[in-house]
Amino acid sequence: MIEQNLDKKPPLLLEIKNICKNFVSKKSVIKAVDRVSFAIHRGETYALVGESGCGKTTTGRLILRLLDVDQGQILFEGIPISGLTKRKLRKKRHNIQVIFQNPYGSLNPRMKISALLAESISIRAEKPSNIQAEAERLLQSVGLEKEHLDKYPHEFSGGQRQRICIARAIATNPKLIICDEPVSALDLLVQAQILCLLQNLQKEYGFSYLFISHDLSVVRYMTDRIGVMCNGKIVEEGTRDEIFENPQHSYTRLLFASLPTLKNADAFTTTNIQKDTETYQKVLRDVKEHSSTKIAVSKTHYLLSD
Ligand SMILES: Nc1ncnc2c1ncn2[C@@H]1O[C@H](COP(=O)(O)OP(=O)(O)OP(=O)(O)O)[C@@H](O)[C@H]1O
Repeated sequence: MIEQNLDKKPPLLLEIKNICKNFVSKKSVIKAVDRVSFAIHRGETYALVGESGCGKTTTGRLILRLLDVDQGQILFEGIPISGLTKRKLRKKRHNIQVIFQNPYGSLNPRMKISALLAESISIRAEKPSNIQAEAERLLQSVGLEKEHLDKYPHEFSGGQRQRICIARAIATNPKLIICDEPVSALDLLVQAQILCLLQNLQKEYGFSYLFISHDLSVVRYMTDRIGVMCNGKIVEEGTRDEIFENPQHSYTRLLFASLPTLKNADAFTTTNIQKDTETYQKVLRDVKEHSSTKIAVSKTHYLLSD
């Protein structure tokens, strides 16, 4: 997290400009990401929140270039990554890393932790002289022991596996880490430990996070600024305090209304919107029908389109 000194914002790291992604099947076209724009500064944590299916993960996959945008631009340090060739992209790969929800599925079960970490360390622009020593250092920085290097992923608990995924993500010296529901699969106590770890690592290394979550308690604890997504669009954007203290869009209010323990930032609960309410259906219709629904909560926030 960065200090909220609005006059002295660090430089921009990532700029998303009006990106779109449709999934086309024989029967329908899903507008998964619909003219989405936002920006992330160095050292900042930006959260995309919204219920399941609103387009958060697809946005993350577009930034990682696991998918190509249909329209719009993604700039990383001012360079459009949406147009990079595969070869040029490989050279930049170390800059953006990802931590997924399922820590077991993300680790190759046949590789020892030493090999998993060595593989990521070797992606770095400047490789350390002693990869084994660096792998030990990384493991210790996520709260594991160097003896763990000789084990396989199945020999760890879910929380430990997520720590390994975090070590692997920071192993490349990234500037941005996309955290896609990184604690949803863990129990509450372990969630809190992992979130604390993510915050401490950010303080130490200075990278930015794009934090994707449907869990508002987690988001409140973690982020500087928030974009609220609904039906593929960002309908509201602002600082954490602005969004939590004074939500403007009816969808954001509905999202909050569905979370009774919101006042307690330490209670990491999951949200669930009552989809059958009339209000909910009306809000969704409004978002679908109006192309420019993004609301500027903050006077100083960075609107790149509309
Ligand atoms: N590969 C795909 N093919 C077809 N449709 C897809 C594909 N990936 C995502 N979608 C659809 O795009 C929409 C957005 O999905 P996305 O996974 O980005 O949402 P999300 O907000 O991350 O949801 P969740 O929190 O459940 O992962 C959904 O309607 C989803 O069904």
